Amino acid sequence: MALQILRTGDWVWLPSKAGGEYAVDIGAKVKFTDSGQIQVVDDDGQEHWLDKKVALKAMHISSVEGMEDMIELGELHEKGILRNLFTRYLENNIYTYTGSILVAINPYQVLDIYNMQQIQQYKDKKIGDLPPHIFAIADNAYYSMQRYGHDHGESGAGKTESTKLVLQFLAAVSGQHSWIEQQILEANPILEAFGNAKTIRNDNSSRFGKYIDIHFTPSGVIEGARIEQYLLEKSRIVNQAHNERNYHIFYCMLKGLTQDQMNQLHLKDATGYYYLTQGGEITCEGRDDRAEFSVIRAAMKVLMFTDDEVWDILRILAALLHLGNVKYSSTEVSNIESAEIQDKTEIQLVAKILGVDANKLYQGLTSKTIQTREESVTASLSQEASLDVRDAFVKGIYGRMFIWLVDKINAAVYKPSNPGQKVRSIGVLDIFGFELFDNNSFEQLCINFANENLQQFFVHHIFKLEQAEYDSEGIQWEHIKFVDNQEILDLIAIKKLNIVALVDEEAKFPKGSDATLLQKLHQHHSKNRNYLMPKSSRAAQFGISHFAGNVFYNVKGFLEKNRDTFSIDLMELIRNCKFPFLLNLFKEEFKLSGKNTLKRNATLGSQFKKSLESLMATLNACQPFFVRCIKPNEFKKPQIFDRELCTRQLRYSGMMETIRIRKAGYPIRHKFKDFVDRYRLLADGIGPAHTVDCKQASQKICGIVLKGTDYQLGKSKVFLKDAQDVYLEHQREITISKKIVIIQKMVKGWHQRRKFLLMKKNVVIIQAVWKGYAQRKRYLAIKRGYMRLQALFQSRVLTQRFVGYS
Ligand SMILES: Nc1ncnc2c1ncn2[C@@H]1O[C@H](COP(=O)(O)OP(=O)(O)OP(=O)(O)O)[C@@H](O)[C@H]1O
Repeated sequence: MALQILRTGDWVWLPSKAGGEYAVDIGAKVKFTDSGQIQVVDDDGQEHWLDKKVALKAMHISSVEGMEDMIELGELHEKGILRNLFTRYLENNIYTYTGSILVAINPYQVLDIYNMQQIQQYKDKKIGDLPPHIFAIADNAYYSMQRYGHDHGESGAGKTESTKLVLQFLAAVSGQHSWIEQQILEANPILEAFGNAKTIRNDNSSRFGKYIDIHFTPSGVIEGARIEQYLLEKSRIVNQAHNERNYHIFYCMLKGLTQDQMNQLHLKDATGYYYLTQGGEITCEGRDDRAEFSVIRAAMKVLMFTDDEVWDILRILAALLHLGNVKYSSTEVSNIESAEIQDKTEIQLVAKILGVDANKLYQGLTSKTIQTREESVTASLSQEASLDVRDAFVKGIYGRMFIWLVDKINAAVYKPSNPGQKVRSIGVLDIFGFELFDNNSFEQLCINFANENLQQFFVHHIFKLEQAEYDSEGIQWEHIKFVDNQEILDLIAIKKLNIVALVDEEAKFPKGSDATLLQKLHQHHSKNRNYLMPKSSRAAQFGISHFAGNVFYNVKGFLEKNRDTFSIDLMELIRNCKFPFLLNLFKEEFKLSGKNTLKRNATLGSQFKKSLESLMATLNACQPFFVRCIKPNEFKKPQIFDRELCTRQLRYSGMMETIRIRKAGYPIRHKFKDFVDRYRLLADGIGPAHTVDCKQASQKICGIVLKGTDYQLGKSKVFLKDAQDVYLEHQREITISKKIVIIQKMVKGWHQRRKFLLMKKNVVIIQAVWKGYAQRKRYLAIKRGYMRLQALFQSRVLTQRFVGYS
């Protein structure tokens, strides 16, 4: 964009003063230009005085007005996108398209845009017919089926809410109000109770990923669904950060059970449990745990949970809470640091509730059997190690129960189709976004690995869309290059000795340790440009240069987390328990294991990798639609737009990828008519667009102005590179300036001539009057002279005559 002379009312881009990684230019309006300085007011309402000589970039008209689809922005860059989202957000337009992506900004207020009337309005409409909306995406998916939506974003951005809205829309438009629809909708309260928790960033944060596949009959009626879950955050069950809570279900249960049930399970108020109070919060503002418990119970009924099953779940939850209250003390046995539990009340309770032997439970929680080839040795554990064993036990049970719950829900809602029958389905993926914390561990590696996969899928998809546009326009695109993140995926999980494989290998090795793992990682990958060595050689870290930024992972606990198992002694305890429900949770493991020895199960890393592969295969067979959820502020408040927070999310979202891919090809496209209207003045003899053949005219303009450069003409559009667009705009401005000079010249000439002619006319009048006046004056003088002469003459004549007579 060429620099302009600024006038009051113009819009410009003001370079950010904040500095830093996420600082982006802000929009501003020129207020005064009268003095040597100009005053501008930026989008945040801040006034700035600037020297008139400061070169400010003028804002494109599309950025001033805002666009529903940001791909149409004249300036497709970060600041343009950010401003567009900002101005729309202030008007409560929380949805905006960027090509095929729907950007949704969490409004943090209830907007009246999801009612039945809106559903009806969006039903059967094309995208773009109505303002951007999550219902437009859901409708599009419904009418073209075999598509899926993908909610993506960071915690609290609104992924889960978006997922629920899509489900709500689909249930409404398939229009049957059937039992199965209700069952699918009721799966949510259960999953949320066991898999959501209050975090600092979100009062109802999903701590697991999910993919819901909804199946339809050929006539479009919902006939079933299948839910897949990914990577529940298990550490939360035993540990909560400040101001956070454990999973909702614990608090709901303690509020909602009858006194009699509480007595049977020996339960008390939530304040009495270590596992529920570490965050210092047992209530969550705006949530009624007692009422929620009724909702959960009702949902369980709808999903065919028997009363016995519900009771068994409660038993397990109670046992876990009691386990958390087991108090260890440190002691020494044969000069070895050991742990003992003095008050055995909790042990007795847990043993009773879980139907296990109390002594064996005690043993299992304080000692460990190590099996060597020849014999098995029991060693006592230190207090710290005992706590780890207990917590691993609790996490193991809860994690398996969560999987059981999802299986149970699927048993109710999943109706396998007849072989050979094509399944029509819409899948909705609600999955964790890219994570970068102060301390990143194995979970973050898995999550970021998932995001790398999704990013690649996204990039390929966008690229495919671009190719489709080029193909339909008959444009040559072979030479367009783009780089995806394959190298990073290779490093994490594909190439030989990749990170996941090394973590697995070390986890399976009985003497494996986090330290040797780190050594091996450094040894094999230090030369890989996507592998980052820690800044300090003593740090137990390694880094990965992810598509969204560099992340350093702390290897401490990697192996334990990857093994995802607990001690053989406690596993044996469960194998011998008299609680069928608990036994059933572990049936897969026991099925795999031999008579008495436990066969090693797949590690968490390899399980996750496998489920991710299957997810990617499913996604690749679908026509995707992306919903990018953005969190506007950390305060969970409406109408606050934190520019840096949003910029960071935009960068991580892959949305910039759309722009990057566009830029790799021909980012600027003009319809022939628009092109002619805008640039016809660059070539002589081209009339207005409606009077000429626009394709030919476009060709002529390009031939003259862009001769020898890389542009292409498609079937309906001109395809240009950025530089050509800048050049065309520049030429247009120069030509306009020249024409303006000509017009100015003509106008000035005409004006001066008119002035001259008028003056001339007036001068003639003045001259005529003056001349008349002068002549008249002269005439009168002459006349008077002659009169005097006459008189004189006559007097002479008369005198002579008188003298002659006399
Ligand atoms: N469209 C919306 N309208 C009104 N409020 C919303 C909307 N979307 C999200 N919210 C609010 O934001 C909160 C957080 O949203 P949500 O739980 O969907 O985030 P999330 O991205 O799934 O986060 P997490 O990854 O932590 O699960 C919701 O509890 C709700 O209060």
